[in-house]
Amino acid sequence: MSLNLESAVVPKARWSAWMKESYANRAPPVLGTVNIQELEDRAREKLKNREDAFMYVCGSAGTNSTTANNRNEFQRWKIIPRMLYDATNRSVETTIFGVKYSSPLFVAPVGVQGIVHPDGELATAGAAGALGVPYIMSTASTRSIEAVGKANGSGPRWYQLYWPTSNDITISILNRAKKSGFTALVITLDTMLLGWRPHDIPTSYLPFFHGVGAQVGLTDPAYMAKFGLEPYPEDDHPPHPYDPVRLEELIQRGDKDAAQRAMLGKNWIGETTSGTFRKWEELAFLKQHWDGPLVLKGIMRPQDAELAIDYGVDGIVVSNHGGRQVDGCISSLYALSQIMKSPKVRAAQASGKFTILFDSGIRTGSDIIKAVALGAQGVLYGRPFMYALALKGREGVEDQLRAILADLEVSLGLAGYSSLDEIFGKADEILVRD
Ligand SMILES: Cc1cc2nc3c(=O)[nH]c(=O)nc-3n(C[C@H](O)[C@H](O)[C@H](O)COP(=O)(O)O)c2cc1C
Ligand SMILES: O=C(O)C(=O)c1ccccc1
Repeated sequence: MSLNLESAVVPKARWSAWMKESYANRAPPVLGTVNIQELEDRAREKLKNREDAFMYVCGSAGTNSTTANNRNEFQRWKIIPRMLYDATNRSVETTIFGVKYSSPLFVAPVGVQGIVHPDGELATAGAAGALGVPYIMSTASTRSIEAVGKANGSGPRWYQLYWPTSNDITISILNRAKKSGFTALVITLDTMLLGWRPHDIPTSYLPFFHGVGAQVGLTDPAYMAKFGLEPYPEDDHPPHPYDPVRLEELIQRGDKDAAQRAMLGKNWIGETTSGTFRKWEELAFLKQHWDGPLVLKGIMRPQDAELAIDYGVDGIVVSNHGGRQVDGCISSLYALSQIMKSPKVRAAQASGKFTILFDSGIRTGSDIIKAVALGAQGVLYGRPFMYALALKGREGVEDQLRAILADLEVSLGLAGYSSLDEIFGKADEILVRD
């Protein structure tokens, strides 16, 4: 038998190819690490002159207890591998709303990406698009809907709505998202107020107040009409997202555009995340103005998941917003396990009419396996991609997404499974909790 060196490095499965190539070519990942703690430490170091921006991303509500709970619950659940099952040809493909994706991973809607890297959302949407990982765009983006849609190219994309107080602005945003190729709408329910975040209070750091994270508003005709202004062009972005002090200086010096951006930014937070508490009945309005699937993000209780079914929405994201909203909250993974105990939820999911996604605390491939075994069809990934963005822009994000997906595919195979279908909803067989 001849030794075929070529085949030793040619992968059978798609995502782990990245790892094998990296070994074969002795080329470390562009981030220099696949270790999440190291990634966070390096991002902190890189942003050392912008501790406020780093803390905005990394930080959580109150005493960080919810974020700690999120991780603890993942530690408590453990995978039990099985042996002598063929997992040579592995796939982590997943079908959601009738679309087949090459993995269950989504880029979570994370606002103000421009505070960690000047390319902001263009870099992350570009990276996700290149890999076919669905990108969920935040209403608090530092780039317009149109610009993010273009950067994402032919990649799959969903739009996350912070529900504006004014209906005409909501309708305008939904129309723009449809036109720019966003296919599903994610309505975030847990941020009718921003959480109590002690680390941001001494520095009074809130990006919106510096005109940062309001590009969806600044480029929106309905929002700008309220001030008798024309919308900014679709490629607009905050001129100094790294340096809010500079904006203040410009305002002091009488710079009209700077003053206008600050004013529009402050009003945008009022329009989107400042105190409008909605009710279940009001979802009908969004259904009326959106053609595609509607997903509620921030569901933590079985009763709320059941109400979501009653109100005819297409799916939920079980999430506590990465622990950034309610301190002392149950972990998101525990919430998922409880929600999946509801016979009504299980029946709706099995019928294909109700999709269950998950986020808050996903860091590794094993975490994805645990969430899928507990009943999640897809998972959203938050802070880690922001650290990768801070370090290396688009290239860094691509690297980081590939890394977690390679980890998933390898860990799935080693656990004795070749597809996610084999583990989906099978927590009783595959996992144990202590
Ligand atoms: C800096 C930052 C900004 C966020 N902005 C939004 C947002 O605009 N809309 C939203 O629905 N969720 C937002 N989230 C929450 C994420 O979508 C997601 O729920 C959370 O980050 C998942 O937890 P993880 O960071 O532990 O992965 C944000 C999270 C972070 C860290
Ligand atoms: O900080 C957040 O968690 C968040 O959701 C948000 C909300 C408004 C603007 C930027 C981020």
